[in-house]
Amino acid sequence: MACDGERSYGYDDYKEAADWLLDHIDQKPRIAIICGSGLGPLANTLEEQTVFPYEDIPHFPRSTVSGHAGRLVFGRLSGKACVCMQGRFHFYEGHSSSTVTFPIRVFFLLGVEILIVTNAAGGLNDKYNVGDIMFIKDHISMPGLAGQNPLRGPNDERFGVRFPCVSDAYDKDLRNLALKCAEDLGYLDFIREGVYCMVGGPSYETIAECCMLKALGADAVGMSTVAEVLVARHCGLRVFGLSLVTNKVVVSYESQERANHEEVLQTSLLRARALQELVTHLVGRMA
Ligand SMILES: O=P(O)(O)O[C@H]1O[C@H](CO)[C@@H](O)[C@H]1O
Ligand SMILES: Nc1nc2[nH]cnc2c(=O)[nH]1
Repeated sequence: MACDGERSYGYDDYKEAADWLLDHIDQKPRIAIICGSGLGPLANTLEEQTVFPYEDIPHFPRSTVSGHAGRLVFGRLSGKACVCMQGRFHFYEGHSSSTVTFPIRVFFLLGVEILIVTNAAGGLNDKYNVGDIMFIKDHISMPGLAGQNPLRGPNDERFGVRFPCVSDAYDKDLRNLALKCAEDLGYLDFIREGVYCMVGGPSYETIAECCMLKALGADAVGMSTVAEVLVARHCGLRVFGLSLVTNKVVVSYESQERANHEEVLQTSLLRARALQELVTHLVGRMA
């Protein structure tokens, strides 16, 4: 697919996609879930599924990354109407920030109120282990700090205000609820709470960059999520985010370890079940 780095969308594009979906589904979802790298199996647990390949939905972008199937799955999780993105979009694929976040505004127009974002990430925090699940309490956006904010450009008040506050981007009540679910499931040994740092990718970090991100206060690093969260908060969605620590970043010049996407997908498989249980319980306990 050609690089669409300059592509932007107007209100009518989001509306057209949302109206097309509303014509094809029985029930409006209140909760949207984005499945990170290798975390797509989460969507398979939905009951009474209706599935749309991205290419069938008007204006919807295409997935190009392995571990991102490229399907929108509607169905029920713990009895609640949900929509799952089995595959997300990244800047490093050549997409504009409008394309990366296109589905979020479509979800908003569908009536979604809560967004659950998941991702695969490299562990920066020394105390983290591969397989840990980090509840995201905050983020650092390296592209955002350099001007690549998805809300850059004319503001459409139908979605939100010009200057949104994001000091509460990750909903504390949802995080506390998720913590209770993790406790009930006996998962507390591998649950963490920390700061996710977004980088542009697609190359993984150099050793010097990892040391810098650690010093800045980041606990995990990845190449997604932040743009989706900013656009979701802009239009008033509540957000719960989690990172699966699929690998530990390399911080020593003596290390023989090398970050690679195969390891990321492998670790996702190992924790797929726990992650599914956690999200299913969380959705079930949402008011
Ligand atoms: O953030 P998700 O989509 O889970 O994927 C993460 O894993 C990939 C790198 O292995 C990158 O896409 C990174 O962002
Ligand atoms: N940038 C980045 N993204 C990841 N996704 C999964 N692991 C990593 C990592 O180590 N670095």
